[in-house]
Amino acid sequence: MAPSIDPRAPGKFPIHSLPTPEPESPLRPRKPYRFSTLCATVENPDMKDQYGSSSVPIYQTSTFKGVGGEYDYSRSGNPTRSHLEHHIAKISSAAHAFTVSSGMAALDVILRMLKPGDEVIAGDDLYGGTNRLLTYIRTHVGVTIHHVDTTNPETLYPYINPTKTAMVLLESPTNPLLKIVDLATISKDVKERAPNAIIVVDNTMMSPYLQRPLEHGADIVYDSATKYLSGHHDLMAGVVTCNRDDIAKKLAFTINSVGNALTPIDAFLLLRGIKTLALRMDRQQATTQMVAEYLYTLGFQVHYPGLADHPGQEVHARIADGNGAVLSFETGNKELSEKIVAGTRLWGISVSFGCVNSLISMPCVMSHASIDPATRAARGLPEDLIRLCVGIEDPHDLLTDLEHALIDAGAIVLDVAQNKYVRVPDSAALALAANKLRLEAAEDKRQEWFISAPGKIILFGEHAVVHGVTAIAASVDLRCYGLATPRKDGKLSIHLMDIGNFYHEWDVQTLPWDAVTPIAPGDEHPEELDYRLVVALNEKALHFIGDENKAAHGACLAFLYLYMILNRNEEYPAFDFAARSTLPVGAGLGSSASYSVCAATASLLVHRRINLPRPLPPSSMEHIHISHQGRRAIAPATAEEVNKWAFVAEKILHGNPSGVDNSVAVFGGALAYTRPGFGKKSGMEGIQGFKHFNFLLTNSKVPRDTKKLVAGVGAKKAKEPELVNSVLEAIQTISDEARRALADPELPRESLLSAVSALMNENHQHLVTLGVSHPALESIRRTTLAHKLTTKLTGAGGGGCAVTLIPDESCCAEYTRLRRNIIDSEFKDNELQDLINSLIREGFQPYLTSVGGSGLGILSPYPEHRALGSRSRRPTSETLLSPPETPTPLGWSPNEIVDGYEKDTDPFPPLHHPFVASSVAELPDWAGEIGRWLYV
Ligand SMILES: Nc1ncnc2c1ncn2[C@@H]1O[C@H](COP(=O)(O)OP(=O)(O)O)[C@@H](O)[C@H]1O
Ligand SMILES: C[C@@](O)(CCOP(=O)(O)O)CC(=O)O
Repeated sequence: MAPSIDPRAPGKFPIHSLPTPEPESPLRPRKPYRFSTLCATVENPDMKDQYGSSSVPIYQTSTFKGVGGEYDYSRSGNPTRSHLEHHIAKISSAAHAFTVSSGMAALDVILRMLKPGDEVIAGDDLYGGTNRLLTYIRTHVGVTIHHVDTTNPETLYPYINPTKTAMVLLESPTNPLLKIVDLATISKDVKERAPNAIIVVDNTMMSPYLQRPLEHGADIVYDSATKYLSGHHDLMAGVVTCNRDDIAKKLAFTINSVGNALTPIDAFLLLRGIKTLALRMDRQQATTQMVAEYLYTLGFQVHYPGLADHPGQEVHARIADGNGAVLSFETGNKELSEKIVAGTRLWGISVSFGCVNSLISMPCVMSHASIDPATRAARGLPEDLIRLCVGIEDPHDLLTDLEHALIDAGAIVLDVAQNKYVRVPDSAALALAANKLRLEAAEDKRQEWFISAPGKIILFGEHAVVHGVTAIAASVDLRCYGLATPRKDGKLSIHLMDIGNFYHEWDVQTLPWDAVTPIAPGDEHPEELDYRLVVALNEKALHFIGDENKAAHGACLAFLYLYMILNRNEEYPAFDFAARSTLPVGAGLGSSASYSVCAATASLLVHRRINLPRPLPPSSMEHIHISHQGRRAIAPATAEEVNKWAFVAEKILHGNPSGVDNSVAVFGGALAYTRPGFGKKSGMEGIQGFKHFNFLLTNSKVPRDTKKLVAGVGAKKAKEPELVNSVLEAIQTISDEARRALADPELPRESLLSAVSALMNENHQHLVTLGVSHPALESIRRTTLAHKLTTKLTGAGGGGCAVTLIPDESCCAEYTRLRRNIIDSEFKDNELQDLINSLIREGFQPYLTSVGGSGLGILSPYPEHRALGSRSRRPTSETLLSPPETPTPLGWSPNEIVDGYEKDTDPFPPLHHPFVASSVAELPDWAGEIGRWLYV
């Protein structure tokens, strides 16, 4: 299927051509040279070799002597490179060609044409490295990137802005799903709507042999020449071609300025590789067709434009001259795919493609691993996908090797009756496929989401953790609950039941959307908050909240910020977000983090950026490890995504949070947490022993402001660095010591308790030195000391809560009884009861809590997990020492929201009314009974 380029065809005359000799006589006409002739014939009439060498020499020199010559410095120009660029322009229908150090360098040179404020439209099935570079220019250059499904030209229309759209980045077929993009139609459509936009095409998958996008309206084409153009995986190179002189001038300027032009020796190697491009591709492509048909016949889901049922076949045939040598296929099961990949011998496990040797890879764990799992899922990239890049080996050897790997992995077996290999039906794979369909159906139906996340206590390391010291913290059994209920009236509303029953609604369209730089699924939020959006929200959406209501202001700002920045494809889902908590707000138990986690999860769910996998049916259980009877159903990647965004909300509420609170609220349990960015090992590590401690938490009821306290310690550190640094070092030693003691199975319980108690005392003293204690906290310490118990402040201090260690030997059983029952006369002689009574008498509010329980929970959205008829549960018992009741909303009827709910499509009545109407005491039990909760 060798394409022919007629260099003399009207309107197509490339500047760099290899003219076909004039016919000797009209009777013996000459046909224009075909592609493989052009490839093999390196000839530049303007650069004749002085000795007539048949191969282009390597001018391995950095400088050239003399003044005024054609070459002076190899960064700006080198004869070997000139030969190469002339040759590439010739085979690409291009007037100009440039060669640089890699494919990514080629993209970088192109992206440097952008300036702040420009908008770029790019595909959503991109190579991980392209995605990474685009994210960089979004965050560092201020360019907006819209990721869209480019397989349908109409999807681009809403994103084309006549003045702002500066570039459209396309690739066809896409990698690794081999989706076809109509380069010709999109180029034409974009030019009509935004005449100045530059159409850029990544042509690596096809090479100029199979596709020349400049002929279809593209302005710039780039290739990773490391792939097919070189063909031997022995060099890295990038190629950029174009026809427009203005663009060529800019590209040449950048390449010369940054100095990333291809070296002479690599230019030589690439030139040599190109000579065999057509020959290699013909062989590779023919074998690929065989492999694709083989896998297709076995019943795998195969992605290759050469297959009759490929959806883009027609478009592809119009714009390309062949189907290429990359295909991908799905097995339905990631583990099975891993086995197949590991089982091949001839196919090398490697990233990249285009080499004469065949390669096999799993994009999700290799070439596309830099795109995070949630985005991969959102972009429909199957985790089990295997990519095959076919080389020039004997096709039979390749097929035999692949077949062996499929047999060894258990993917195919010999059907004796038919005497041929057939695919093994995999129940887990089938269940997963069915699950995918159900999830898509569930996504279409807008539903209510009920979320909860725990508060925390920090036992060691608060404040110090902000400055890179390890903190030891655990979840508590007091939680924040968030409920997102869809609305049909285009409004977004927030109801903060613990913040004076605050309620407000906004018309979604009137929010300051022009101030948003949307963040594509999977992209990172920039380190700094987007202050343009913060200011716009404060001025246009939150101006009515007075200074006296900081709590509502912070909570609304965090919620709206996430809602707007996470919005995608201009969907603007309308819903009500109601939040309420069994945690005391602002008392140092991480109410802000648990609220942030609920708000972030709600936005991620309604914007469909995270999914909940349906627990598998019992028949497929044996294939998949399920812990906690399926309660642990929220995938780690989903939890990490929530944690990232909850941290953004925490930044809004806290200024400079360490991240420990939101991490505990998402992951639950007990953990040692070290903030990244301080040049030492960071991250989280679970701590088992912590669970077995009993604590009494006492709220001093003195209000304080975490943001101010954290900033205060920061200011002290700047003023008295020696003092504060020595305190930070001492706290690090305390945390290390505590970690060692908690992990030591040999340490007798009594010694452990006294060690923890001594370390708590010490840590408290350091917090006093940092200036974050308060007379009320010292008074709680004195009261508990009278009972020989150790107490330290927990959280930000300045008021808030203190934590008291309760030795288990003496009062474990009683502790349990006390947690279950309201304090009554039965226990009044008991020491713990006495302590509680004294604290209450002094005006404090004690809580008995257990630590180390579940993190983020989401009520299962699947009907089989919902309990019917338990909506109007009456309170059965009063809960010990709950925060005060929240009054029913005034001047607002919850039915306004419920009326907008899509009653006919959901078999369950909305949770909204019982959620806002139940008392805070009955909330946890009610929530627990309405269905199955899925946890991290
Ligand atoms: N249940 C809730 N509803 C709404 N906002 C909340 C809730 N809990 C916490 N917040 C937000 O978090 C702030 C409290 O943060 P902070 O002072 O750090 O307290 P904590 O120590 O409990 O985390 C509140 O002012 C409010 O903005
Ligand atoms: C003081 C600090 O260490 C913990 C804050 O706890 P709280 O806001 O008091 O719950 C701050 C942080 O880690 O971000």
